[in-house]
Amino acid sequence: MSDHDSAPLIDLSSDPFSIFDAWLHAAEKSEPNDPNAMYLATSTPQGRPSLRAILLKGHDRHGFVFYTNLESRKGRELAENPYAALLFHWKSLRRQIRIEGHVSAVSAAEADRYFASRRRESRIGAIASDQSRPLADRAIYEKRIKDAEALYAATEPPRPDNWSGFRVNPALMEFWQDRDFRMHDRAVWTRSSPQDETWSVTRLYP
Ligand SMILES: Cc1cc2nc3c(=O)[nH]c(=O)nc-3n(C[C@H](O)[C@H](O)[C@H](O)COP(=O)(O)O)c2cc1C
Ligand SMILES: Cc1ncc(COP(=O)(O)O)c(C=O)c1O
Repeated sequence: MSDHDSAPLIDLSSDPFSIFDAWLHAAEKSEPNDPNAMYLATSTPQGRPSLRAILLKGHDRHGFVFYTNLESRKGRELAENPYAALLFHWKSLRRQIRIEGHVSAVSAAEADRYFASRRRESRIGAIASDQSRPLADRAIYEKRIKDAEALYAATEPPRPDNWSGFRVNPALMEFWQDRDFRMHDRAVWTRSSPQDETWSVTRLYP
């Protein structure tokens, strides 16, 4: 029996947000790079999925927050269909968490606060980037970066109107812990409405 196999099974009497906190905390202690990295799935109006990595920048009982360009592919897809799936996978911990739910915009004040906390260079980069749109030549982006640096040489670079955050309010949270021979431990929490404080929980076959 390996270490992760001797770990206790996921406790179905737990609150899913508490398990999330405990697993993220464990990842923060052991993952060398971006323990807050997750994958975000959105879909096109035709129902075709699209997927990319992003960083979790806040979470509480209201949901899971990330920041991006609103006119990026993901931003445009979320404007059309405000539902998303998130996936955390911590390879060395052999754990996975799936989250699904409705997506809403964070407030302007929340986005301003987060934007102001970023490194100046990252703020300039965001101002200069038409994220996900064609770039004919890298030199064009570099020129836009220089121009933004000059424009904001004496002031704080402001958050662009098209750069903000989204909050995924979970209707589903599934926890997966590897066990030997693919005999994994899975448990899923669901609720019918995002305001509902009561979750249904069930174990799933691996
Ligand atoms: C580990 C990692 C974290 C990332 N975090 C973000 C993020 O928080 N926000 C963001 O806009 N892009 C982030 N990116 C870049 C996205 O994966 C993606 O390339 C970009 O957002 C454009 O995606 P889209 O064209 O689907 O909108 C990250 C990439 C990696 C590999
Ligand atoms: C384009 C882009 N925007 C935003 C982020 C979020 O991270 P941070 O706000 O720490 O730069 C990332 C992280 O990789 C990113 O690549």
